Amino acid sequence: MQTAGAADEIVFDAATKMYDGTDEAAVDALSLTVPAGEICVLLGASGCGKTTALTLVNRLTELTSGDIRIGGSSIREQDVIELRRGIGYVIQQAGLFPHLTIEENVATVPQVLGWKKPRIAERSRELLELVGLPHKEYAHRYPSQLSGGQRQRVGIARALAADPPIMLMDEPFGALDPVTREHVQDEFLRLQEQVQKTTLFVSHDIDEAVRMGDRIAILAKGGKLLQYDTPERILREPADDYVARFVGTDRGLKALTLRTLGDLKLEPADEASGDGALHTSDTLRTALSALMAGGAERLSVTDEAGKPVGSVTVALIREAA
Ligand SMILES: Nc1ncnc2c1ncn2[C@@H]1O[C@H](COP(=O)(O)OP(=O)(O)OP(=O)(O)O)[C@@H](O)[C@H]1O
Repeated sequence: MQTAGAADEIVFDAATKMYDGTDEAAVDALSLTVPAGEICVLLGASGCGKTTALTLVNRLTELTSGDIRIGGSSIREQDVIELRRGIGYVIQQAGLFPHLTIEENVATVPQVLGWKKPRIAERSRELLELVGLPHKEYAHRYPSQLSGGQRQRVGIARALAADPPIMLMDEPFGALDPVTREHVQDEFLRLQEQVQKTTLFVSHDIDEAVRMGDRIAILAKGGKLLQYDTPERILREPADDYVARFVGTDRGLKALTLRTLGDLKLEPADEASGDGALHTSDTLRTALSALMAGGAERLSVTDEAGKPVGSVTVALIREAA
C-alpha cells in the first residue's frame, strides 16, 4: 500500500483574479498558507470565489496579479503541463471518461507520463484497492456501471495516480446523497491519513468543512478572507457576525462533533448505565443525541474491543463543551 508521499506547502500571496469584462475582482488579494499535508477547506456562499481561488492553483484560471507558490516555487514560472502533473484534481461529477473502463480511467495520467504497462497496471490495482474498490470486481466496469459514490472514489484514485504532492477538490461530494456523502468523506479522511496530500477542498457546507478540514478559510464575496482557522476556533470564536451567521446558531452543537468520548474523563459505569451502545470513538454529539433519544440519565461506553470503560451523562458533555 502507498504511504505518505511528497506534500508541498501552498502559499497564496495577494492572489488576485479579475475576469475580463468585470470591474470587481472574483478573488481579491487572497493571502493564506496551507501547510504541507493538511486539508484546507475553502468555504463560503455561492459566487464568493472559491472555485476561482482553486483553479488559480492549477492555472485553469490565470492570476491577474499576486502569486501562488507551491513548495516555494511560483506557479507563474512553471510550465503549465508540468505544474498540472504535480496536482490531482477532483470535481463534482468525477468527470470520468464514459467510454473508458475504471482501470483505464485511473491509468490516464500515468499513460500520459509514459509509464511502462506493468507499472501502470500495478498502480491502478493499488489505487483501486486503496479507495475500497477491489480490482477484480471493478477494474473492467464502465463509469455508468458504478454508483455515484463509487464514481467519486474512482475520481479520487485517478487524481492520486501519479502521486502528486497537491490535491484540488471542487465540491467533490456535492452530488452525493447525505449518507453516501458521509461515507465517502470518512473514506477520504482515512485515505488522507495514508497519503497526506496538501489538499484544497471547496465546499459551501459548514458540516462538511468541519468534518474534512484541518483548517477552514471562510471567504466572502470577492474571495475576501474573513477567517482562516481550525474548525474548533471558527466554531468557538467566529471572527465577526457574518462568520457567526454562516457557521450557524447551532455552532455549539457542531463543536461537539470535533471531540470523541475517548477525549473525556468518563465516569464509572453503574447498573443504570444503559446497554453500552456508545464507543470511545463516538463524537460528543452522537453521545448527546443517544442520551436524549433514549431518555437515559447515563449511558455506558465501551472501547473498540467492546470492553466497558465508563459512562457518560449530559452534564459531563456540557462540562466538556
Ligand atoms: N469565466 C468567468 N468570467 C467572468 N466572471 C466569472 C467567470 N467565472 C466566474 N466568474 C465570476 O466570479 C465570481 C466567483 O465565481 P466562482 O465560481 O469562483 O465562485 P464560487 O464561490 O466557486 O461559487 P459556487 O459556490 O456557486 O460554485 C462570481 O461572481 C462569478 O460570476
